[in-house]
Amino acid sequence: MKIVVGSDHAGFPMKGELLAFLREQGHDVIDVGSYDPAPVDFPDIARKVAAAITSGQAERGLMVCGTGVGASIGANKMKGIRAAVCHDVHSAHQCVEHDDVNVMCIGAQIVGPWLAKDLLAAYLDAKFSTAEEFRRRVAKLADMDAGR
Ligand SMILES: O=C(CO)[C@H](O)[C@H](O)[C@H](O)COP(=O)(O)O
Repeated sequence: MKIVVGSDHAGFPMKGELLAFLREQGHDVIDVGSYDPAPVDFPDIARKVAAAITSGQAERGLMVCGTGVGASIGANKMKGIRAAVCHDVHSAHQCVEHDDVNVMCIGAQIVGPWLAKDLLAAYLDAKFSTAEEFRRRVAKLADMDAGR
């Protein structure tokens, strides 16, 4: 799968581990930074992650910041993005199956690298359900997105 990955300074070390994990799994990865531990503002990275998805360069996105919270707020400000912080494996797959999430956000100060890899595997393995209620709800989200 084509995956875009971004982090701020707080997520930078974990991003490196997750990039290696994704490549080991055979995914095609776009790294939009940050590229060093210097402080960087998560909204700037969220814009790049979102642009890769909305342009069709990537199918799914991953963002890592300190808590995952800023990353998810930033990504959700961008049209076409449904971002969620996931720190448990159930949410990591259900967010795709029910809500068609296209950017998962992880907090490097909240979870360790092993759980982060399990979250990522669950997220990437999941597919959006064909059930009518989930399609209807995501269509309503798209209407809300189009109307702002
Ligand atoms: O978690 C974050 C935003 O939700 C960020 O990654 C930062 O860790 C947080 O904002 C703290 O900022 P700082 O510049 O690292 O002190």
